[in-house]
Amino acid sequence: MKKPYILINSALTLDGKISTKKRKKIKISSKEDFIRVKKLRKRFDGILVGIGTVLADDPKLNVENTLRIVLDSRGRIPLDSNLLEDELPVLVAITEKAPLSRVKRIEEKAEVIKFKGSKVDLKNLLKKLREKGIKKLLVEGGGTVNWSFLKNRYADEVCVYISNLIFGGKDAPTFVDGEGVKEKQDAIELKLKNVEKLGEGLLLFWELPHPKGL
Ligand SMILES: NC(=O)C1=CN([C@@H]2O[C@H](COP(=O)(O)OP(=O)(O)OC[C@H]3O[C@@H](n4cnc5c(N)ncnc54)[C@H](O)[C@@H]3O)[C@@H](O)[C@H]2O)C=CC1
Ligand SMILES: Nc1nc(O)c(N)c(N[C@@H]2O[C@H](COP(=O)(O)O)[C@@H](O)[C@H]2O)n1
Repeated sequence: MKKPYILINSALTLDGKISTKKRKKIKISSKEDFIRVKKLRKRFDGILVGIGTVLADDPKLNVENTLRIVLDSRGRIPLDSNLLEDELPVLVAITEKAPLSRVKRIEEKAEVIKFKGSKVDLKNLLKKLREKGIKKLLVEGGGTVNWSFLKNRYADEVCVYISNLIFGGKDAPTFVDGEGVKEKQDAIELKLKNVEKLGEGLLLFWELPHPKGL
């Protein structure tokens, strides 16, 4: 079974942050980049975010004919979140760590898929998404989710908007958080495909040389 084609898209400050240490929803993209992202989303069958992003940003990701997917191990998605309040489809991927009472409430508003363990099993999730007809998946973070997709080499391409802002601060989330590699030899090495100037920032397109199948 082939996995969906996966693009990670993110907006970074010049120092690699994707928010400030307050982890609130913040516009890092320029208006030109937001226009680009709006168009980009329409080209994908699914858009995936982590629960950290839902709790911080309360995203809408409201694109017709696109499945919104949330990695939410413990079923923490707020029942009044934008994703659960509109009529567009949402899939919440949970694990056995999610309390049953929560799961039932979420199921009233979204499709729920349950996985074993404490983190959503990406390999199995990607298999299920492909079976559902998701051929192209856009991953929009946050940093923990980006790490999982990169560490496992599931991402095919990466697109980052580098803005003209600097946030600083060791506690501000970065484009890729998670555990990270210990040695340089374990680094995830990408191939630069294109660079564009956009507003006051730069748009960088990268390719992963050997994305992993399922
Ligand atoms: N500037 C930008 O383009 C973006 C910025 N953000 C920012 O990122 C921050 C949120 O990032 P994070 O806290 O890192 O949260 P996140 O959005 O990456 O979600 C991580 C959570 O997802 C759940 N999860 C379940 N299975 C998982 C798996 N297999 N792999 C990874 N995670 C799994 C876990 O509960 C984990 O803690 C917010 O401050 C938000 O504003 C988020 C998206 C885009
Ligand atoms: N491309 C981009 N630029 C930024 O500056 C951002 N803060 C984000 N955030 C991502 O977009 C989601 C919000 O989407 P809606 O506008 O609510 O549809 C947010 O959750 C992040 O995934 N992206």
